[in-house]
Amino acid sequence: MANEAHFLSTSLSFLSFNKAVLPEFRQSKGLSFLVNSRISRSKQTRVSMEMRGSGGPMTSDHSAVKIPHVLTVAGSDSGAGAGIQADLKACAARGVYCSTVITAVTAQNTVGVQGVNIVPEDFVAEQMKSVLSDMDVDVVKTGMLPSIGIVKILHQQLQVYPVRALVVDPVMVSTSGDVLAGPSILAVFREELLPMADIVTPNLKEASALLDGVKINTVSDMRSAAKLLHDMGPRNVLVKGGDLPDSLDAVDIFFDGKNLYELHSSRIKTRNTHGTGCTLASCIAAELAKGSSMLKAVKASKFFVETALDYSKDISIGKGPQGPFDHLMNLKHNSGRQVRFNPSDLFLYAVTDSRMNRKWGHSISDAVKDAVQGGATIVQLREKDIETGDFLEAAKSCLQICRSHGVPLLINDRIDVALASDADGVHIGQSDMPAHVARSLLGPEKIIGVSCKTPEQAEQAWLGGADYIGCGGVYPTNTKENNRTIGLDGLKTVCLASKLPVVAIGGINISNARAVMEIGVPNLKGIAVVSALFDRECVLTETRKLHAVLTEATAAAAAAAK
Ligand SMILES: Cc1ncc(COP(=O)(O)OP(=O)(O)O)c(N)n1
Ligand SMILES: Cc1ncsc1CCOP(=O)(O)O
Ligand SMILES: [Mg+2]
Repeated sequence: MANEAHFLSTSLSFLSFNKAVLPEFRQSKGLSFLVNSRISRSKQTRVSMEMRGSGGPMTSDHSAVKIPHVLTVAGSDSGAGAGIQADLKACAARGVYCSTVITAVTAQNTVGVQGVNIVPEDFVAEQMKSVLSDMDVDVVKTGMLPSIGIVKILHQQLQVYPVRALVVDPVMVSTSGDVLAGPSILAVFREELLPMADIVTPNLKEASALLDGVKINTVSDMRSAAKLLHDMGPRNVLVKGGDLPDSLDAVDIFFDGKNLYELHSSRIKTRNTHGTGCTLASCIAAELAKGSSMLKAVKASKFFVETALDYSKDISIGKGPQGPFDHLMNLKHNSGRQVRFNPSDLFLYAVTDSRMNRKWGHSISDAVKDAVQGGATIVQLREKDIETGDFLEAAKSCLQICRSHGVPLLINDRIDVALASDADGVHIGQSDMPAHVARSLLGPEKIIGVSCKTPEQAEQAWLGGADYIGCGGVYPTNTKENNRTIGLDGLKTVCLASKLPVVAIGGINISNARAVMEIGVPNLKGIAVVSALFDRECVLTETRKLHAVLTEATAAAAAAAK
């Protein structure tokens, strides 16, 4: 407590901060930084004056292309796994420009944090003003905000230079357990920072600290915490469950003030998790800067982190317990392809059918709206008997519905309709054009699914650049004529033969969905259904029921795997 009061009263004093928060830190490092910071500051002032004197302000070029821009206000990590360095890499990986305001310089590696120097508050303000007054910043993301004064500066600057969104990662403790912002910061976080935020992304410890030490040990506790944090003013809350005990998946809770979403991704077994929180928040900021909805930004970011961890799980940097990961894995592993597709979106895959919609008097867009509201995680428009113009109109209106729920929309067979509507991708069959031709037409970012009944077809799909396989018919179906049934064995054979994620299709409904999910292969990610959702009077109710069955089946499978 004495240390805490000391920290408060001397937030500008490097030496006192180091004593209070990081007792093991050597004072001489603080002194050398103080001197350097003054030198660089006077140089900086001279440079700006020279620029002003040599030709006046640059005029803007109206033909110039605007690049989405994130400003990160955070601390530097000398090990470059977290902080400003992670933010720069995350934004680069997501194709977004990133400027930086450095709030503190940490001496840090894979063992832990050896020292912290807070940048003087007036110089934090100066950096912020330099960037915000000149560059067209779309989104501000905050990380380490180590003093009350720095939070207040951020507040003031955002009044003067408003941006489209503020993403707050309420950094308090590093992955190694070192304190990066003391408890004295909590009041200003609650009173000034959270009410400004469009999203706040605490981990379990941070959520607990913001909520006066409330215990968060289960997913149900996370749900309550998300609601309580939302009451403090942020528009959206993402409580990250990475540290949740006894959890096979990485479960996060997203709350937008209306709906609670439980977002699952695979828990990657690796020591290289240092910087995941900074990366996730920067990635959300980058996606928002590109124009995504909040839910879509969160889902894309979670998937990006999961993929980066998976690619980096075996790399070895440093000798400590927690290593950095490779943000730019795309450059090496994916020939520059942006990772857009999240295999967990295949969980409940709704495939429309115009004949069924007509039978029940549903419009395509009403049917799709009910399906996504009921929990469908991806939608395919499979409209075999409508005019091209009507298909395009339907695709555009369904795209709006799906985007507002963060659910991808695919078009069956018709690459032209997918391109014209800017849908998220296509599903193609064995009698359509080959996957590699579709890929060259659609470019690297669109999702491509391919129907496969055999390991050979699955191999072709993989080589052609497909993102997933639709495998079936698993059971006999009336929806698709002359479709050979391959059974659960055929499904398992294709899954085992391929690296791609697989969705099962054909005659699947509430009574057999569990048996499908229980075949026990990790790349079977979900079921695709037509009649079980759309050949029904109430699409919303049927989707909810099927979603509940799938959730139960996956929980049971996870428990059995323990
Ligand atoms: C997810 C999914 N899997 C398989 C199919 C079938 O596609 P295809 O073989 O091209 O047959 P049609 O659907 O076009 O009749 C699918 N549509 N979706
Ligand atoms: C499109 C398709 N492809 C393989 S089976 C099938 C039809 C699935 O429809 P249902 O879910 O009604 O059996
Ligand atoms: Mg087809």
